[in-house]
Amino acid sequence: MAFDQPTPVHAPTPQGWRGRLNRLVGRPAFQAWAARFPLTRRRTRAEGSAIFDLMSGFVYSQVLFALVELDLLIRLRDTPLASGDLPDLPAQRMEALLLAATALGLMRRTSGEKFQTSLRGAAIPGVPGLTDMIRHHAIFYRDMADPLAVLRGEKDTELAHFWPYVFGADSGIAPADAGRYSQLMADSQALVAMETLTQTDLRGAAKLMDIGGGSGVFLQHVAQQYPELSLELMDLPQVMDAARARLAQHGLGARVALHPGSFRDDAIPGGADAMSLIRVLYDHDDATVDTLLAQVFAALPAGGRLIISEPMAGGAHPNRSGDAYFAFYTMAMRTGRARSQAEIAQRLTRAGFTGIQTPRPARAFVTSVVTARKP
Ligand SMILES: CC(C)=CCC/C(C)=C/CC/C(C)=C/C=C/C(C)=C/C=C/C=C(C)/C=C/C=C(C)/C=C/C=C(C)/C=C/CC(C)(C)O
Ligand SMILES: C[S@@+](CC[C@H](N)C(=O)[O-])C[C@H]1O[C@@H](n2cnc3c(N)ncnc32)[C@H](O)[C@@H]1O
Repeated sequence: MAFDQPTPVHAPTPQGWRGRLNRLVGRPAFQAWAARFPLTRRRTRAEGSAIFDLMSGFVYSQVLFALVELDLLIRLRDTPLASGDLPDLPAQRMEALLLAATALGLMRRTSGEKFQTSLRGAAIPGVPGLTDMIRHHAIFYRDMADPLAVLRGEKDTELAHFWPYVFGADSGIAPADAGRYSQLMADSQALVAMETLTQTDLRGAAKLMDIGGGSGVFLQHVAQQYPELSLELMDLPQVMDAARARLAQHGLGARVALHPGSFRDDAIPGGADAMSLIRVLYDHDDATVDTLLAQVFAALPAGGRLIISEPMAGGAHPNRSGDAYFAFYTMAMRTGRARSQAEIAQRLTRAGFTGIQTPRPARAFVTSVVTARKP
């Protein structure tokens, strides 16, 4: 299957100096020359190494996956151990895993032939939700085993089943499934909330409605930073139990009003002068996004504000997290799309919003933000 590739189509003559240069660097003889010539040697080595990393990235990811599955980042955090001290695998195989992890900067080797988690490795379990995200990549990984099928949209992807809620309020999700999704979403929300709140300003707002607010983690963070703000959460009825439980557990049961409902079928309740859509738009197709933005516009009073925060594509400057990871992730989910700040700004303008701001993301792999006002 993988080997019967279509024959590449070459233009009879390359277009412009770029085309000529591309042809040149694609010639083995030029590569051999450039690897020796003093002025091109360094760049040639760097390109070779970058190409090797792209080619082997899936192996690196799986080394990280094995470390997380065996909990080695934590087990080797405080005290160095030798591979023979870790009975999970035959000593030689454990040594191989730990050497690979060392090569990837996740472990360090001590003088006594032992291994200890590196600073980078030690940070990973401390990033909220990251180890569970890495574990759930087993699903995404199986989908990505056939990237062309994902691109053609012809694969019944596993991710589409893992996040079944996106198919709408009438999809009959079992509460257990809704709970499983809510926990992973909630764990991974902490960084997004922190990043969003550093890039936005809710001073002067009286009431915030978080649409698609999940179990309320974003509102928990908002509540701390804005003690005077009234808070409301709208999400599908299936998610309400998880939201009620979390908010009560954090003493916010009375402060946050819950609105069960679907923004596909129900009107967004009015009364809030600020609304947020955190990691919501990228789950949905363009038509749903446009209808949702129009609904939000209608529900806000004049001067009301909207905050949108989610991982975004780079637009004119494609980035790895948005244009590679999240673009393929949402493609495998088969319902939405990672959009750029510029595209979201355009859709907001079409919906009637003004004062649109697209602050430069500090950590695009966590989230990017777009804010707007109703005139
Ligand atoms: C004091 C001395 C001597 C040294 C100290 C040196 C020092 C300061 C070292 C730094 C160590 C440190 C503190 C590191 C911190 C690192 C952090 C905070 C890293 C954070 C990384 C976050 C990552 C990689 C986040 C990834 C998020 C992902 C993959 C999210 C995926 C979300 C998905 C798939 C959501 C899907 C939802 C859906 C369904 C599409 O809607
Ligand atoms: C990716 S989650 C994000 C949750 C939360 N905002 C966060 O960032 O952790 C998307 C949320 O949108 C909600 N959602 C999906 N379709 C919806 C709909 N039609 N009406 C209301 N909420 C919906 C989901 O239930 C889910 O909680």
